Amino acid sequence: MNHLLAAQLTEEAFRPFGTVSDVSDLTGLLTIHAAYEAGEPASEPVLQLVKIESIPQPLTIVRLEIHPHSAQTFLSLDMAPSLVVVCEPNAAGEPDLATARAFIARPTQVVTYNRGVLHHRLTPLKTPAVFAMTMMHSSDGDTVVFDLQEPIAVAWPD
Ligand SMILES: NC(=O)N[C@@H](O)C(=O)O
Ligand code: NI
Repeated sequence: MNHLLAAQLTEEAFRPFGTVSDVSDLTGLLTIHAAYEAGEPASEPVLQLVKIESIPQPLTIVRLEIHPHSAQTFLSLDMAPSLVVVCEPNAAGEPDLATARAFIARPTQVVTYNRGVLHHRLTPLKTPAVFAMTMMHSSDGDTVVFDLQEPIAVAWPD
């Protein structure tokens, strides 16, 4: 079993994987240009509301996913923090677990995964929780899932 200790999410640390827009220090308007970065097959803007009733404890990561054609953004609607797990691909395009990183996103942090970034599905740390998700939908398969050869146990500081 691999182990990961989650760190507080920062714009800088997440930059290789996407963008973090913190509304706690927002003044006026912020346009998240990266939110709809998409390739040819992704042509339909989607805004989904998703309610997650509970997450399994202890938290173990057994699969990661990518959206090959579109960036993906999550916005907490009821002040739930969430776990963000990302990693780089190896030469074969599969998760390189040596590069896996775990972060805790504050509810005021809007997280946008760049197109094609390996990530764990939305994982609130307080449930039930409601999030908005937006991306460009493509009818020829938005999501490629990778089952991990070895699960990752994730912990976070109290
Ligand atoms: N709603 C949805 O598709 N979610 C996943 O892609 C995810 O990253 O949670
Ligand atoms: Ni996703």
